Amino acid sequence: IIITQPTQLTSNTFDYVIVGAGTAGLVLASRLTEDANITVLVLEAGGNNADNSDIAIPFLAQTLTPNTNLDWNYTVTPQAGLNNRIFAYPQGRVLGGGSSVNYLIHQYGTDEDWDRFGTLSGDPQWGWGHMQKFIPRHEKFVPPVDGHNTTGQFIPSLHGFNGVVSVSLPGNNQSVDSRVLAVTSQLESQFPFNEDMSGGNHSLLGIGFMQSSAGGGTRSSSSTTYLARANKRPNLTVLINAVVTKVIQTGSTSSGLKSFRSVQFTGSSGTTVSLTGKYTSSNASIQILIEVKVNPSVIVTALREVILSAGAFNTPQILQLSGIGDSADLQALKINPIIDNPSVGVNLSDQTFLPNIFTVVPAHENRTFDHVVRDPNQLNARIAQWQANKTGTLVNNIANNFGFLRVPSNDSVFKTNSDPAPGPKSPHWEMLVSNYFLSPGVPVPPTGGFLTIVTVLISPTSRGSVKLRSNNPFDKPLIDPSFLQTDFDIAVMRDSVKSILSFAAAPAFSDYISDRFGSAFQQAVTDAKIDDYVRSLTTTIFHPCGTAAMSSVSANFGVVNPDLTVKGTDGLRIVDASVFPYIPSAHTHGPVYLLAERASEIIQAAQ
Ligand SMILES: Cc1cc2nc3c(=O)[nH]c(=O)nc-3n(C[C@H](O)[C@H](O)[C@H](O)COP(=O)(O)OP(=O)(O)OC[C@H]3O[C@@H](n4cnc5c(N)ncnc54)[C@H](O)[C@@H]3O)c2cc1C
Repeated sequence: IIITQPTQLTSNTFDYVIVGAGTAGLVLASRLTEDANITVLVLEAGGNNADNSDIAIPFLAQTLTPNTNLDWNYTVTPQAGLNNRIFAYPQGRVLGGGSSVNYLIHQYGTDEDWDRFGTLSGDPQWGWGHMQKFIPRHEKFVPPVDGHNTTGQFIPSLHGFNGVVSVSLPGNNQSVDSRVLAVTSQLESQFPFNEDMSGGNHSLLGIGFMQSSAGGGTRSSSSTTYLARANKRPNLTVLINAVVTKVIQTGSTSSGLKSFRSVQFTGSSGTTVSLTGKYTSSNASIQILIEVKVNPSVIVTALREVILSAGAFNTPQILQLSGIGDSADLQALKINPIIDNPSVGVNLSDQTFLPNIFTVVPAHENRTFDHVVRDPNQLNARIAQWQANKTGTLVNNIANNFGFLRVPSNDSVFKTNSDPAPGPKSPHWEMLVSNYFLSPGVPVPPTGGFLTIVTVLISPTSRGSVKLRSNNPFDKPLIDPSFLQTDFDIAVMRDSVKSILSFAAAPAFSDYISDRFGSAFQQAVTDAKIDDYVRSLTTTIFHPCGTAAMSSVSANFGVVNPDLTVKGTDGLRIVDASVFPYIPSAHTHGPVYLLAERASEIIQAAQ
C-alpha cells in the first residue's frame, strides 16, 4: 500500500528498507515482496504520480523537468569545460523516480559494456551471458499504437514479450522519418541503417527507430508497472513524502564490518513553530513573526538489509551524511567519519546534450511540431486526442529516429588517447532527430519551423563528483560532472557536429532544411569555432552514473562489492545508477532495470 504519513506505519521494523522508489527501488520492492513472508518498506521523498496525466503522455516528458515539483531541482557547479556555465541537472522526485520523468528512450547497453563490468568486478555474472536473461523478465514488447507494420524495424530475438515494462516503436509517423531513412541509403557508408539498437550482442552502430518505455501510447514507468503489480500485497508499504537523511550504525560484526540497519527520515507532517518578536528603533517599531516548520525525524530498522536506491546524486549524499566517505571531507563538515572511503561521490560520469538546431523552409514549417509546442490551442487539441484514444503526436517521445556512431579508428584523437568505449560495437556518440525546436529550458522561437539533431557524447572520459555542501541533509549537494574536460571528449563532440552537418546536407534534406539556427552554430566553420559552439551550448542528457562504483572485492577503490554490499559494512547495499563503474553505452534506465533485476536475485539468494 502507499501511505503518506509516518504515523500510518504499523511497525518500525521491516525485513528490508529501500531508500528511493525510483527506477531501481521499485523493481526491488516488487521482486522481494513476491515472497509473502518478506516485509518491505520503501521510503520516497517525492509524491504520488497517479493524478498527473502529463507524466503519462510521452511527448510531454520534456515539460516534467527541470525546476518543477517532480524534480530535485539541482544545478551543476560552474563547468570549466563549458565556459563556466551553470545549468539545471534534473532528477526525478516522484514515485518511479527517473522512469516517471525521463524521455522514455529504452535500451540496455552492449554486451561489451556488461562484459567489462564482469571483468572489472571479478564477477562474470555481471557479463552479458548472464545479464541477458533478465530481458524477458523485464520487458514486454508491444505493437505501436498506430498498428503499422514493424517488420525490419526491430529484431524480435533481442526482446522480451511477457515481462513487466512495456516497450514499443514510435506510434505516430512523422514526415522527417522517411527523410532520415533516405539518408541511410544516400550516405550509407557513414550512416548505415540499423534494424535494432536495444543493445546486447547486436551492434548499436547505425541509424534506426527509437524504442520507448511506453505501451498503448502511455508511459510505462517502474511505478505504473513494477509497483502496480505489487501494490496490493500486504507485505509492501511505500511511504511517500519521506526524505531520508541518513543511515545509522547499529553495531558491528565479529569480522569488523560496521552494521547499518537503521534509517532516519523526515516525513512531511511537520509542526509549525511560531516565534514572535518586537524590534524597536528610535523612530519605528516592527513586529516580526518567524514561522519554522519542524519535521520530526523518524527511525525505522531493517531486520535484514537497508538498500539505497536514491540515484547517482542522493545515494552518495546519504552515504556521506552517514559518515561513509572521504574522512577529510567529512571532518571538514563536522560529520563523524565511520568508514573512510574516498571513492564515495567521485567517478561521476555523464553523457552530454548538444541541440544542433536547423531552420526548416517555410513550405515545410507546418510539418514540424513547433506549432504544437508554441500554440496552447494546438497542444490542447492533441491532449484531447490522446485522452480520447491514446493516438496522435503525443504518443511519441522527443524523436522517432536516432543513431549511434564511432569516431573513425584512424582519427588523430587515438594517437594520444586510448579508446574508452568497451568494444567495437559500442558507440562514441549518438544523434537524435527531433522534428521541432528542442533545447531544454529554452522556449521555441515565436515563428518558424525547426529540425533539431541532438548530439550526445556517449563514452566520456571526464569524471566528476558529488560532494556535500554542508552537514545539513536539506542542502543541495555540490554536483560537478566536469563535462568536456578532456581532449578526447571535446574531439568526439567536434566530430559529432561535423558528422551531423554532413547528415543534414544529404539530398534527402535539400528541400527541407534552410539554414543552421543561431549565430554560434552558423559561425562553427573551423575546428576552433566548432569547439566554441560546443562549449557554449552543451548541457546534460541526464544520465549520471558511477558515484558509488562497483569494484572487485580486493580492489583498493570503489564503493560496493560485486554483490552490491557497501565495502566495510554489513546490512547495507546500493542498487541504482551509482554503482556502474563505467557509464553504459546507452540511455541508462534500461541498464538500471537489468541491474535491479539481478540485484533482486542476489538479495534473495542471500536470504
Ligand atoms: C529528465 C530526464 C530524462 C531522462 N531521459 C532518459 C531516457 O530517455 N532514457 C533513459 O534510459 N534514461 C533517461 N534518463 C535517466 C534515467 O531515468 C536514470 O538513469 C534512471 O532513472 C536512474 O535510476 P535510479 O534507480 O538510479 O534512480 P532514480 O530513478 O532517480 O530513483 C531515485 C529515487 O530516489 C528518491 N530519493 C532520492 N533521495 C531520497 C531521499 N533522501 N529520501 C527518499 N527518497 C529519495 C528519488 O526521489 C527517486 O524517486 C533521464 C533522466 C532524467 C532526469
